[in-house]
Amino acid sequence: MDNVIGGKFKLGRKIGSGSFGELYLGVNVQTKEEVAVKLESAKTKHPQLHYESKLYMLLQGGTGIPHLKWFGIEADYNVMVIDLLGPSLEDLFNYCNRKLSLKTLLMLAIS
Ligand SMILES: Nc1ncnc2c1ncn2[C@@H]1O[C@H](COP(=O)(O)OP(=O)(O)OP(=O)(O)O)[C@@H](O)[C@H]1O
Repeated sequence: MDNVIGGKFKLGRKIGSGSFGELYLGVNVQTKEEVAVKLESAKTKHPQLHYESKLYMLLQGGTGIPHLKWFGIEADYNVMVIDLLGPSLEDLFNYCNRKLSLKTLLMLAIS
């Protein structure tokens, strides 16, 4: 695939994968802003990414909801570009050797 998606987002390294798509780091070549790029094969029998992007549109403005920046088809992929979020709770848990202090645990429970 062309490494610049939608004429604007340069594809970087892989950062995750879900049940139907792969997540990549991306960068807006004009503003240098980092983004998350989700790719789904356009040949999949049961496409889901377009529905996910529609949900993001409906939820725009909600707390913790990433902003939908672009959706389209590039080469053989359905592509969704959204805000890059920080590490997941699972990532942070691994970072702490899968042990949390009582204080951290209570802070998480409160939040
Ligand atoms: N906007 C984002 N910013 C940074 N990392 C992300 C972002 N979205 C997803 N990720 C990473 O990519 C992984 C896969 O995300 P994805 O949304 O495809 O699947 P999931 O929510 O983990 O599972 P499922 O596909 O079953 O819903 C996540 O666990 C997370 O680590």
